Amino acid sequence: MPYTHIEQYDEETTSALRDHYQQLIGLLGEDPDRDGLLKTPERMARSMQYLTQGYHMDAHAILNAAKFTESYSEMVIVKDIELYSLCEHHLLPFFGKAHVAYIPNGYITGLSKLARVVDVYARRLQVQERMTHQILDAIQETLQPLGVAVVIEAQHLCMMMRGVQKQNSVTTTSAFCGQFEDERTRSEFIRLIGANLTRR
Ligand SMILES: Nc1nc2c(ncn2[C@@H]2O[C@H](COP(=O)(O)OP(=O)(O)OP(=O)(O)O)[C@@H](O)[C@H]2O)c(=O)[nH]1
Ligand SMILES: [Zn+2]
Repeated sequence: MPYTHIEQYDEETTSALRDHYQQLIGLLGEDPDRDGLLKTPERMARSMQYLTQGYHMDAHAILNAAKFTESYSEMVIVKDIELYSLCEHHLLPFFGKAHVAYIPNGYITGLSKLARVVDVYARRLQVQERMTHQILDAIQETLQPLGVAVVIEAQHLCMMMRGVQKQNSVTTTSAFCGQFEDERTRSEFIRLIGANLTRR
C-alpha cells in the first residue's frame, strides 16, 4: 500500500466523479458547458481524491518505515503541524494545527512521520474528535511508547461561512494515554505547546 502522497488518480473513479460533479454544477443552477466550467468537474474529481487520499494510506506502515531502536526516554514533541481536513457533515474544510508528543520506550520514529500520520487521518471525511484519537492510537500501537499526547486546534468553515457564522471560534480536542494521564507530565506538555494555545 502506498503511503506517500498521491501520484496517480484512479481513472475509473475520476470519470465517475467527473460525471457527478457535472450534474451537481447543473443542479446548482449553473451551465456546466460554459467555457469557465468546462474542465471544472475534472478538476473537482482530482481535487476531492487528493483531499481524501488518506483512505489509501497506512499510518502504521508510515511509522514502521522509520522505527529506530533508541534509549532516549524524554518527551518528544512535534508542534504546529498544520492540517487541512473535511468535516463529514458538510464536506467543508476545517483547518488548524496538531501538536503530537510521545515518550519513547525503546523506539523512536522519524519526526516527519508524525506529521505524515496527521495527514493520513486529516485527508478523509472527519470529525475533529475521531481524528485526534486515530492519531494517538496509530502512534501507541506502532511504537508502544510510555505515553502519547495529541492536541488539535482547528477552525471549521461550516461554522464560519454558513450555519452559526462564528468567525473566531477555535475548537480544541485532545487525547492522552500512558504517562500523559499523569497530571505533571500532561502539564509539562501543555506548557511546552502553551505559547500556541494562547497565541491567536
Ligand atoms: N463534534 C463535531 N461536530 C462537528 C465537527 N465538524 C462539524 N461539526 C458539527 O456537526 C453538526 C451537524 O449538525 P446538524 O444539526 O446535523 O447540521 P446543520 O443543520 O447543518 O447544523 P448547523 O451547522 O448548526 O447549521 C454541526 O453542529 C457542526 O458544527 C467536528 O469535527 N466535530
Ligand atoms: Zn461541518
